[in-house]
Amino acid sequence: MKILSAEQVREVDKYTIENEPIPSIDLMERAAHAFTDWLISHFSPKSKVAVICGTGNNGGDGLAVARMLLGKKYQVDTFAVKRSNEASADFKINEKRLNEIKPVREVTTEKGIPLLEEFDVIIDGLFGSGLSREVQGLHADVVEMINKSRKTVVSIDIPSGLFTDHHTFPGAVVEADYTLTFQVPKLAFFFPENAQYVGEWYVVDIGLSAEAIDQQRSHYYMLTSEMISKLLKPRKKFAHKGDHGRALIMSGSYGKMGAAVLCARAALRTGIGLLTMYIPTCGYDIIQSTVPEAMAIPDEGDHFLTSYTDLENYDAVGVGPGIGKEQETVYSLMQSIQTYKKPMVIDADGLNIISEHGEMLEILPKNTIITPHPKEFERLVGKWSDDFEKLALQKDFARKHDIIVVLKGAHTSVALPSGDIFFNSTGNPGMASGGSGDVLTGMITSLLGQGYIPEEAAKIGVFMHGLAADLAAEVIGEIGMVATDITDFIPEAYQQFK
Ligand SMILES: NC(=O)C1=CN([C@@H]2O[C@H](COP(=O)(O)OP(=O)(O)OC[C@H]3O[C@@H](n4cnc5c(N)ncnc54)[C@H](OP(=O)(O)O)[C@@H]3O)[C@@H](O)[C@H]2O)[C@H](O)CC1
Ligand SMILES: [K+]
Repeated sequence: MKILSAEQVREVDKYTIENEPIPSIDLMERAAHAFTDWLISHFSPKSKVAVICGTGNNGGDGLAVARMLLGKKYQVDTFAVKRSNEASADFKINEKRLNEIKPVREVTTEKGIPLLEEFDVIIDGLFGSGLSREVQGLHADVVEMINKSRKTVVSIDIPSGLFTDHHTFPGAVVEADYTLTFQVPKLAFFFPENAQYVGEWYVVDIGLSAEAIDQQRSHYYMLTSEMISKLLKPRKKFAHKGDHGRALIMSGSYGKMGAAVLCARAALRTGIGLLTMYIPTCGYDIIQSTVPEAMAIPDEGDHFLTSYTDLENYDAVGVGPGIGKEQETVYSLMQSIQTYKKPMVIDADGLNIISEHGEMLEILPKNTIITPHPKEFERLVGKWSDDFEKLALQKDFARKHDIIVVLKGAHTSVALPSGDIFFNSTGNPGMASGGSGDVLTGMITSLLGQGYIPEEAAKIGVFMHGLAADLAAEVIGEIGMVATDITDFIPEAYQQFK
């Protein structure tokens, strides 16, 4: 699913109005209906609802929503924050329509700001995609009242005060519990720095022209199950283990063999035909007894990797989880990068080593997939001041080194050398514990070994990893979830695509 900027949404909006064709007031009605439908399925008609409107089209949506909720017998009070008589044409039409049913209360001074304590739900229609500057004065006071109210806040399209296409400095921004955004996701929603404003967010379809969306050029996408299902290859009836690839994973050190075990199990659960684990001697018995499906080649080093093995016969090589940063391990990594000519998967200490030995970046096989978490990424590229800058760094790094950068986080993002970025839509906070990254490395290596091209392996791996965790959370919740649970639910994640 494409992610579009505010400007692009305006163009798609215009195209839809002209070509469907549909009068803009009817398009607003459609948006308001989609929003109201969600609302009535989540809040009972006993809820007391305050709708807070600006005087642009976001406010117009708010007025239409208020009218629709009144029609469904909700108790609704509507407030329009006005600093002048200027308002959009569709706002004015909806104001007239609503006034005929229940008058809109005007807020023109600070004193006129309503007490929100008496309401259960607050609908935020102050500003949407037309926000052009920081929110100040009366509007800022209203935002502060909304945030102080501690009531359930649902934002229309975008939390008021949040810029979707560049960094928003802390200030007057609505902190929504839910944001229902129209037609396409907005870039700012994917960043940790905006989580407190956006809350849980959903995309609602308001029937904007699919053709117009197709025509918009965007580097940003959200991974959806539709996209993943198109990538997955079914298994052939007469397939044998040799058809599903051979992968080798270099992983583990003394005290960190768990990383290797998790990685191995995840690779197997993701469907690799034959898996070999290259591990230090101390990990030999551990791997052989905990992952009997995998073969094991012990390195000469007892506690950590010191060398490498013949990599040529493997369809995919993953390296990094739990390997540590000993000098001999640096050599081991360097040698494998130099000898293996196909794309690799590099994670964790593999990346920490690379950040201390920049020369390795220059020799990474093209389309190698690296999977840093933010701290590892910082070691590679330096600090950033906000999440938009982080995204730019990720994009540049992928382009410059011709690699795929999978930056882990609440919406893990996959940056391709082409400049395209795919944000994940699966996953939950239960994954924020030791070992989930090792699982991802195993999964992506497995997919690469099965013949998926690196871009596909990264996208499928990231999506399935989050989906497995979501399925695990449904059964055991988020708090007690551990990395092994994610691995155990990988088969169920695949079942969703049967
Ligand atoms: N295609 C769709 O998705 C549809 C979206 N709809 C809804 O429309 C809004 C966008 O409406 P728009 O009128 O363009 O913009 P806003 O409602 O956000 O507000 C614009 C007005 O607010 C003024 N403004 C902007 N920033 C500030 C500020 N910081 N303080 C005070 N006033 C501000 C702005 O003034 P300018 O000086 O910048 O011109 C405008 O007067 C979208 O989000 C959806 O909710 C449609 O209803 C359906 C189709
Ligand atoms: K809003």
